[in-house]
Amino acid sequence: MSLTLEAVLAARNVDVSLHVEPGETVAVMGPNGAGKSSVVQSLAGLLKPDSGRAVLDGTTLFELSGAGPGRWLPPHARGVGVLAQEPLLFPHLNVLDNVAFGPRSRGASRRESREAARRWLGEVDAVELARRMPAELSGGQAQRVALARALATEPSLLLLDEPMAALDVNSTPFLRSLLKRVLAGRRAIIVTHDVLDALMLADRIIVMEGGRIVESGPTAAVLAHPRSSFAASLAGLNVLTGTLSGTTLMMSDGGRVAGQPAAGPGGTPVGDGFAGLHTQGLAAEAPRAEGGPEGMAAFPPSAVSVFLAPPAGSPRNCFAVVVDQLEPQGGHIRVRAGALAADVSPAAVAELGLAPGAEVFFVVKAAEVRLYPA
Ligand SMILES: Nc1ncnc2c1ncn2[C@@H]1O[C@H](COP(=O)(O)OP(=O)(O)OP(=O)(O)O)[C@@H](O)[C@H]1O
Repeated sequence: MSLTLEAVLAARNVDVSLHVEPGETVAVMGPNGAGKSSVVQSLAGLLKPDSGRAVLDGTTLFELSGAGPGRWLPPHARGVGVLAQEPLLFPHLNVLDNVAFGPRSRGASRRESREAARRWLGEVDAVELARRMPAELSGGQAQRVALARALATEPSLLLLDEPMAALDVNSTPFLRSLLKRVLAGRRAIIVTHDVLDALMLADRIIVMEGGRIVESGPTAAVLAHPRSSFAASLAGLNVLTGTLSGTTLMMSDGGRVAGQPAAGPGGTPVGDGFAGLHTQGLAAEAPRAEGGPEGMAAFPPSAVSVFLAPPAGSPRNCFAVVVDQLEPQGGHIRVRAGALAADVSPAAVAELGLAPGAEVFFVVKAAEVRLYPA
């Protein structure tokens, strides 16, 4: 019981082979034109590879050799649900009937399919939208309904192709935490440009470059030790995990990190000071503390100052660390210490006498730290 895909699309220079277990969520990342959408569309039945084979839990989705017609299951017969950038709801059906469409076309009665639709709308916190028409929904609401519609077919595989790319920044955190809940224990492939999505939603990351898979592994591990240039470009964001309590993340080692809640379900986003961060990023995973909702604190290395002694009476976050290594990065030096990284000027490195083994303090203001529900 697993998903296997081998596909060659010559005109797009795509040649991939991948495997996804039941219950596993995989994030696919890579630069523009790397072939991420081609992979998803081949699995969805929207794009026919030149050759290859895909098998989902024993069902052959396609088997193409280049010679002869091969086998090709149409999209609706694949047991695959798709959530794209745009919600693509049927404009003439209300929300309930949009979601009921899948079960209905699979043979459920009108009553059964509407009951199922109500249940799935509940899963995405959208029951109150049931009677609205798609034109009466915000972008975020429409995307939640589209997610319910995809789930209502009870797919063996859920494909999400940049599901948050078309949303305004205020709707993104809500959908992200909803996806976190919905994707838990579900087999899914999510294409994303945002490393936070990979960290929060996926068990594993696949990095594509030039139509090939160049790297794959647990997200935090790939980001901590990137081998591809793309993963290296993501590496840098400091991410700590723990449990959330208001504006504080409690880590399992007793440490506390004060920050700004990015948003939660029903919460108020605190603007977009974080935009662009996802193009940096070092992943650092701390064990989780008990109690409270799970969460993450994220901040860029550029927000971290390095001190030889803890700043007295400062309300800022302070981490006692031992420097592992120094790496030149552009015009600054990245100081790595355990799971954390700080970017400082070459002059500061000299002034502080930074070298591997130095015991120093990494300090970051609460205003620079974004807290996310995990
Ligand atoms: N409709 C098309 N016809 C022909 N070639 C295409 C088509 N769409 C994409 N390509 C090419 O196929 C390759 C893979 O594109 P694909 O859209 O799968 O990449 P991607 O990783 O999803 O990119 P992005 O992040 O920009 O969406 C690229 O070289 C692209 O130019």
